[in-house]
Amino acid sequence: MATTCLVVMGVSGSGKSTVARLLADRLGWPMAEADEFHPEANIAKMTAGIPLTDADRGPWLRTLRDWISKQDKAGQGTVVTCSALKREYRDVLRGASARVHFVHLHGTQEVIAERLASRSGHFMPPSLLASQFAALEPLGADEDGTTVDVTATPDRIVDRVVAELEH
Ligand SMILES: Nc1ncnc2c1ncn2[C@@H]1O[C@H](COP(=O)(O)OP(=O)(O)OP(=O)(O)O)[C@@H](O)[C@H]1O
Ligand SMILES: O=C(O)[C@H](O)[C@@H](O)[C@H](O)[C@H](O)CO
Repeated sequence: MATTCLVVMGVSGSGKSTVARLLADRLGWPMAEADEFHPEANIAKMTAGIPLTDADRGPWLRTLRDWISKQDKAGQGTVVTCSALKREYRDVLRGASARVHFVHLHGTQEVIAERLASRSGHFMPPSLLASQFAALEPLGADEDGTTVDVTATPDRIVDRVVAELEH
């Protein structure tokens, strides 16, 4: 039987790393940060304040998909952080052998901009936030996923996702 991969998605600063860490600890599953799968060129681009294109994101998403499948083949459920902004990007991840369930951390640009402004030591410049929102396509009703509001505490968000999984 296929394992489950929870992909914690959303724009930069929506809380993906924070929530995914807690979820992975709660479930006892390994976690992967999609940022660690980006080629150097993508990180350099974002650091320079240039948004990634579909072509930049294609190979990155496929590498991540293959990691999810490899874990699944070993019988291992996973938690992954990935912006997964567009449906076509999520389609790539859905190509993994696991059941891929998305958790969209949804918040207004205002709330997330405030969080980015007070975060330090991260390569992603707050100036890219508008381009992240421009690219974002929220989950469709037909997509396997849960949308949660980022104004809840990380613990509450995790409670909600775990409850959803047990359904
Ligand atoms: N639910 C929350 N409530 C309040 N603050 C939060 C919440 N989740 C995350 N934060 C804070 O918001 C900031 C952004 O969170 P985090 O780095 O986890 O986001 P991210 O989506 O992983 O970002 P990126 O995609 O840029 O790596 C951090 O300073 C984090 O501590
Ligand atoms: O698709 C993208 O544009 C990227 O994945 C970005 O979203 C960042 O890598 C991530 O959010 C870290 O700040």
